[in-house]
Amino acid sequence: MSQISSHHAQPYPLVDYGWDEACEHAFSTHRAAGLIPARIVRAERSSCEAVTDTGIVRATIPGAADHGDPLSAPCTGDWAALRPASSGPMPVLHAILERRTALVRSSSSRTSLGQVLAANVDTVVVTVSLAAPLKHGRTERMLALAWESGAQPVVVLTKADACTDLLSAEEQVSGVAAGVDVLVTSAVTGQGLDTLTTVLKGTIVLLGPSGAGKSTLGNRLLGEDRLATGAVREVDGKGRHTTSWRELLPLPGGGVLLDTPGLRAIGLHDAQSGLEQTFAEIEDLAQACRFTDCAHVSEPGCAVLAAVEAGEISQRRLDSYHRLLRENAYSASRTDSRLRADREAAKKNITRHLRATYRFRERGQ
Ligand SMILES: Nc1nc2c(ncn2[C@@H]2O[C@H](COP(=O)(O)OP(=O)(O)OP(=O)(O)O)[C@@H](O)[C@H]2O)c(=O)[nH]1
Ligand SMILES: [Zn+2]
Repeated sequence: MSQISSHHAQPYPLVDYGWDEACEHAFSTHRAAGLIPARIVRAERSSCEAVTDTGIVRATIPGAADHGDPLSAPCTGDWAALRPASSGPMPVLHAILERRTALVRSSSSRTSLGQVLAANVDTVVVTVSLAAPLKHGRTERMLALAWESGAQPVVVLTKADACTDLLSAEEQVSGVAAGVDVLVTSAVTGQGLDTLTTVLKGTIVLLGPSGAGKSTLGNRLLGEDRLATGAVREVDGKGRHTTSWRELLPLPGGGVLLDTPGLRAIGLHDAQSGLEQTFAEIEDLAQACRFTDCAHVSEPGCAVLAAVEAGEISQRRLDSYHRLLRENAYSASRTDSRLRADREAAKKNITRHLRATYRFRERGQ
């Protein structure tokens, strides 16, 4: 999913980017101190791009080198308090408001610290193509990520026009997505798009494998072709145009589409509770296992294995559960233990409704 053009209309009222009463309330002390509200569009190490009521600005991130923990670094979607540029050339990032939700991925780096890819996402759209064989394990992984973030997942089945057995596909996917709306859509016929628009709330992200139809769907939601789809990229041959990437795109009917490059290859990171929610029926059954630490592999008196035996849970589902737990444990074990300990409190806040406000040390204060 990438973007080809960025013809944004001036000015940029922050409400189009999701500013609401709750933000205003959280910002009141900053407002009184003369700070400017902004939403971070993208963040690098020592500066970030942010949208304010008067336009997009670049702001410096003071003390950026001091951040031991990448989870506390500013990221796309964060609400920020900027100190206006008085003496220096650029405004300064003073604080990040408490995050409501955060999509965290395990980074591919050596130390494998988690990285926040998107903050304050309200709805995670898990896209599943109906034009390809269904891969439930992938859907389950994305659902675990979504639940873990604190956002509400929605499954969107794309390319309904290319599917011969819609009912069966819908039933199968609903079977692995308990507690989640499953919508059938087609960008070709327009099926399901109105319903989708009414379901989407606040800041949304589109997750899904390459080719699932995320860009095409995003363009339909935006009402214009701003995201480069597979077809365009083939012609252009050079991949995405990173220079014109806009991570935050207001939707005409309200809401904001958050689209960052990193969401593409997102892996599980400390998503234990997200996995528990995704596989809620297995977690429920586990209560009845003879051993409290039952791994549901070969233990006697295992209620989960009994349910598989009885055909109540598919072997595929249990295998997927085990695989994703392993993936999650692997990512967690690669996280440096000292940093893990250091951030216990902060992590709880970030992934579970988030009480942390990060302040940045400004030079000369
Ligand atoms: N038949 C049909 N094809 C679709 C539909 N939506 C998207 N496509 C096609 O599927 C292909 C992939 O769509 P994209 O929107 O580029 O997929 P993507 O998920 O953004 O892919 P990445 O950018 O690689 O992550 C394109 O050739 C689209 O034209 C649909 O509703 N029906
Ligand atoms: Zn068991």
